[in-house]
Amino acid sequence: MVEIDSAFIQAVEHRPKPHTIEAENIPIIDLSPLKFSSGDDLAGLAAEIGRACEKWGFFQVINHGVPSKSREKIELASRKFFNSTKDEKRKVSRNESNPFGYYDTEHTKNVRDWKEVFDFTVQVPTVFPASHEAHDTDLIELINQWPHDFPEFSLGLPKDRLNGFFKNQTSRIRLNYYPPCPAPHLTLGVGRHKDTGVLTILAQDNDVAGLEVKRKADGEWILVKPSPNAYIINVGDIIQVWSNEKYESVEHRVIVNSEKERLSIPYFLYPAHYTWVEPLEELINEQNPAKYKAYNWGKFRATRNRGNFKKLDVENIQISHFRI
Ligand SMILES: O=C(O)CCC(=O)C(=O)O
Ligand SMILES: [Fe+2]
Repeated sequence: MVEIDSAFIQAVEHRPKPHTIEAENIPIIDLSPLKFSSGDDLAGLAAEIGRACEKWGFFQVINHGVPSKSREKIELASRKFFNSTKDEKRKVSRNESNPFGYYDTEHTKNVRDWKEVFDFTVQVPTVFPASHEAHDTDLIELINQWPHDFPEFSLGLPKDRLNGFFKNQTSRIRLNYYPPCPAPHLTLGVGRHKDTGVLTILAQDNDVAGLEVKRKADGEWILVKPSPNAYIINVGDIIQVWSNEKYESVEHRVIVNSEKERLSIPYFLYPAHYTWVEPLEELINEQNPAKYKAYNWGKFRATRNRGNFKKLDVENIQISHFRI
């Protein structure tokens, strides 16, 4: 019997099943029409995406135009970083005031995840609330921490080159690393959760499966088979609120295994911190009244960051807390 730290052990009802369901895969959507047509011609593609969002809240895109070389480069750099020494990685550790950099003790729903991550922001600097307290209006600038001697972690472009494209967004990219685990039946790489942002674009490991999506129809956990070079897109909580629940964010989790390490790279699309997230005006009326009160994105995330950073006695903040 292997011994692992009890902080990692999931409650019995949340542990992975001995057999995962692999029969049906989430929809794969071909984006090549984007290259050849515009406007009305794209109605078919938009409808296909709409159906996938309603039925699954998860889909994969192919023929997306992202060069496979770019993906290979970030994967190689990611593997090299996670395989460097703990000392090296801890030099760029996250701390209580800066959520960016390396850390290996994330908790999802207050159970420790079997993984290591490296987070970096997309816009430099990202302006963010200094604390989770509602009355505290102080803002701080969050900056990236880059490991030394890792030229792969920079683009070699002027640092403000991309700023104009993303006005004040707080989007971030995470490198997830799931080491082999001696007790994969007791633990999860990431506990069941929904992504809090607008949407997530995920490059999952081409070889090692692990992501499971909760099928809306019957609540079964479905393993998403890797489709090399595809990106998985999933609806986040903000789309659920903006769309007043036409599109729902979907619960997912990551199982680990005893033999192989696994990598994944999500891009979390987040708005500016001062955004008040609420159902879009055009989508609500007397028959379909707003299902959510407005909440402040920056304060929501700052509260969540705190809960992910250390095990707390209270439940993590969720959009359900703003449900009318
Ligand atoms: O590793 C994966 O495939 C998914 C990770 C995930 O859900 C997350 O980081 O939010
Ligand atoms: Fe996620």
